[in-house]
Amino acid sequence: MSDNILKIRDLDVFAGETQVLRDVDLTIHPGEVHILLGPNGSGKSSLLQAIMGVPPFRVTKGDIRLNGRSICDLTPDQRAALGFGMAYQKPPEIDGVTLTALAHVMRADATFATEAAALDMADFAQREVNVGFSGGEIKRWEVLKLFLQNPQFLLFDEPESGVDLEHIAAVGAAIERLARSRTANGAKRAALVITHTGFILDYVKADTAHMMVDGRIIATGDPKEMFEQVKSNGYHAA
Ligand SMILES: Nc1ncnc2c1ncn2[C@@H]1O[C@H](COP(=O)(O)OP(=O)(O)OP(=O)(O)O)[C@@H](O)[C@H]1O
Repeated sequence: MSDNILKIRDLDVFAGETQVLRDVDLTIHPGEVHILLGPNGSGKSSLLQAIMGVPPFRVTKGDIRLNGRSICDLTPDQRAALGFGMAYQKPPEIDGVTLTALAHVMRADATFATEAAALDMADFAQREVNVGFSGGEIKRWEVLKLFLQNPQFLLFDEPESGVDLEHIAAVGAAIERLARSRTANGAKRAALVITHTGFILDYVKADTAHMMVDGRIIATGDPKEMFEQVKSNGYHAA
């Protein structure tokens, strides 16, 4: 039995002919929330999509393990079935499928009612998934969707960007609540959250932050200290 949920070892990833990640090592234990920060184009979203197995990202070296099991040979839906869930930056629209219909097929009607209220999305119940949603509404729905999906390992790609100040509190509180809760099987969850601003840290008690530059993790440390360091020194290892 593995004592970590996610273990990434010596990972190289390519998007087409472009190398986007180099020698990435990352270990996350049950109950932990980790933050990923770094400049534009440094590889943060690529890492999350490589974990989910989304094309065109290809692992060419190293390994990604969930609860000790290598997942590099699995499709995104197989990874989702195993326990990964991601709140995407740019999810697709699903014409003809309402939020309540989706919640119903996911057997999560009661969770939908509670969490839609918490994320101020009750009025969206009969809207089609992501159709005509504003940037901030997409972010709130992506977090709500994870409550319905109930994954053990949570990936959030800039969950607060484009969200107004009032709703950042709701999104942050929802992420904290979900990450600290247990799965339907009673297992502890864990999360990896990309943030540029660190606003989310006012609501999410993150354990560790990682700084990514040019596709490598160059520093790991306390989240709030790392943001202060970036503000004064830029994206450099201390
Ligand atoms: N499909 C792709 N084909 C080629 N290059 C890609 C592809 N997707 C991403 N890249 C490149 O990989 C690098 C990392 O991109 P990524 O989106 O992971 O950065 P990021 O750190 O999430 O940036 P941001 O903070 O701007 O969201 C960038 O140089 C980007 O242009």
